[in-house]
Amino acid sequence: MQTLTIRRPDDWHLHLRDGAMLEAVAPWSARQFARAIIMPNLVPPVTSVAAASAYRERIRAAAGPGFTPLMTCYLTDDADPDALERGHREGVWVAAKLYPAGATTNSHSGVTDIRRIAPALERMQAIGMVLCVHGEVTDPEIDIFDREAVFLGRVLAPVMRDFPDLKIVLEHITTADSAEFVRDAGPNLAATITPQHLHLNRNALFAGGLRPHAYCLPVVKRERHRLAVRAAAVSGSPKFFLGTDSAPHLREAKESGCGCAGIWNAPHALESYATVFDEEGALDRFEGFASEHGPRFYGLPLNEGTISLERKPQKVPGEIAAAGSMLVPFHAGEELGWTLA
Ligand SMILES: NC(=O)N[C@@H](CC(=O)O)C(=O)O
Ligand SMILES: [Zn+2]
Ligand SMILES: [Zn+2]
Repeated sequence: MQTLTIRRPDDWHLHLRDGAMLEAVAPWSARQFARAIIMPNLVPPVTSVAAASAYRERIRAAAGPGFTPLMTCYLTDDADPDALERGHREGVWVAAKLYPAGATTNSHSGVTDIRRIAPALERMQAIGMVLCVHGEVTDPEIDIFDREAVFLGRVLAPVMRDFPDLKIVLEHITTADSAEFVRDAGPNLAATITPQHLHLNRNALFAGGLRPHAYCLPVVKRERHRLAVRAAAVSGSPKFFLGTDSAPHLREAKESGCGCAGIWNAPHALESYATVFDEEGALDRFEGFASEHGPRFYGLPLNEGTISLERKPQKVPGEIAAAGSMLVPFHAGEELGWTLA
């Protein structure tokens, strides 16, 4: 197969930031994806309906026509069920996002104890609003490579038991444990998968030296986990779909004594995923993963129109100018076998 044409895809987990960074990064997503679930971990976080609508307008302006931002509410300990319901009914909020406090970038205002947001979860279950989850415990006693696996039993399973009709997306899964957990759960649990967790194992963090551009959260895991996540992505199961977790941080913030977590994969996201499906002999399942499973889970219509990829090598630039500085894209300096037509 030399050309791969699929229904226009969506990105079910995307960080666009704000201001000059938003202006620089949004067009990269808009050229590939029709819609994206927009992460609310700005500073300050997007917790109100008014802030979310205003942010949505800024995104529309930066991305241009033909791109629909799907907004999420950043859950805090005092999340208000009535405000959630109002934002959802008004069509502003498609989902709400659970960041365990301290788990990742800009999560300090997140939830300190899942029991505190029981009223919010109850309401979301009642109105059919999706819960997106950064699935890692923050307990410093737990090894960072185990935080996702421990989250499944400590937090996710109890939430699913207490709110059996709540639709949950376990985002950016990185482990065999999560792939199995999601596969074996009922239809209300799904997962997104990033390109980096399909391409990298934890050796990438230390390949010839410390590699800040391979650092994101949840941190990349052992090879056996990468293989399990790959198998889930290409399995054809409707429970697994595309979510890039593209998370831009300027070069100097990544290459630092305390480098930020996040990989900016937006420029070549689709080509990066296509490479994986090609390697796995699963190009026939790519459209489901990229364009069908996500909208079906969220109860949204499939996109009209198509996008094509060609089997044509391209070199990924080492850096791209943004917001008065530079961003280093995922796969910087490498060759990818597929190119957006
Ligand atoms: N994935 C990351 O490493 N970073 C994300 C936050 C997140 O999705 O956890 C970011 O906002 O930079
Ligand atoms: Zn996250
Ligand atoms: Zn993210």
